[in-house]
Amino acid sequence: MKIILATQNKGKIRELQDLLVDEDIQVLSLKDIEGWEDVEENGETFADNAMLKARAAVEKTGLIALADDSGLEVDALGGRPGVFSARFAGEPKDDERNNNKLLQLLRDVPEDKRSARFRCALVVATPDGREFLTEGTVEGRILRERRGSDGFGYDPLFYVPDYSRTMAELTLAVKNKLSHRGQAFRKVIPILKSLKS
Ligand SMILES: O=c1[nH]c(=O)c2ncn([C@@H]3O[C@H](COP(=O)(O)OP(=O)(O)OP(=O)(O)O)[C@@H](O)[C@H]3O)c2[nH]1
Ligand SMILES: [Mg+2]
Repeated sequence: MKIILATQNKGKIRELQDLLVDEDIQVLSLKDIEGWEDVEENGETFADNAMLKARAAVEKTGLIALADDSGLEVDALGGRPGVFSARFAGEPKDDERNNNKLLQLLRDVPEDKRSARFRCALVVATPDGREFLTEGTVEGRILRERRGSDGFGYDPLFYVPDYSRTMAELTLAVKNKLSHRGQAFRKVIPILKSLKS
């Protein structure tokens, strides 16, 4: 079986490839596809955007596609940046500037009001028109300075109380165990298995 990961984000590709490593599935990503043009992510929810990306990848490749749309919801910001997480500080998307903007906006927000969560929607779409959605979330809080160098995006600022570490201080394996993406992904496995048979 061969699937296409409908993402260009290297951090996501690394995590999803690691999660798929024990499955008997050949994995391509959009980085392997010539002439891929990013779809406009104009959906209102993570699920909508994941669906748009999955469908576009199926149409382009004719393969079963797995798309991820994900982001950070900060309670003190009324759930922002949400679906705008990648481009929080404008175009072109840039993790460093996004983190600076987040720190700036939360400058006067006290510790007990810095709660946040990562949310992930995964969509599996098939060439014969079937679509499956799974979701995952992980709770944490936003620190005042970066810690750690693994991961991507907001990971250095996202502290996970259960592990007393930021996401960027966790190994790939541990991040995948607890993360929003890891949780959503584990629900995808039985779906992929059912498509094989
Ligand atoms: O610290 C983080 N750890 C994570 O585990 C994580 N997952 C998502 N995010 C943030 O949310 C955006 C997704 O936006 P997004 O789903 O549109 O992806 P993207 O534009 O980067 O790539 P693509 O999949 O669309 O090609 C990303 O850029 C990040 O800012 C994360 N940040
Ligand atoms: Mg995107």
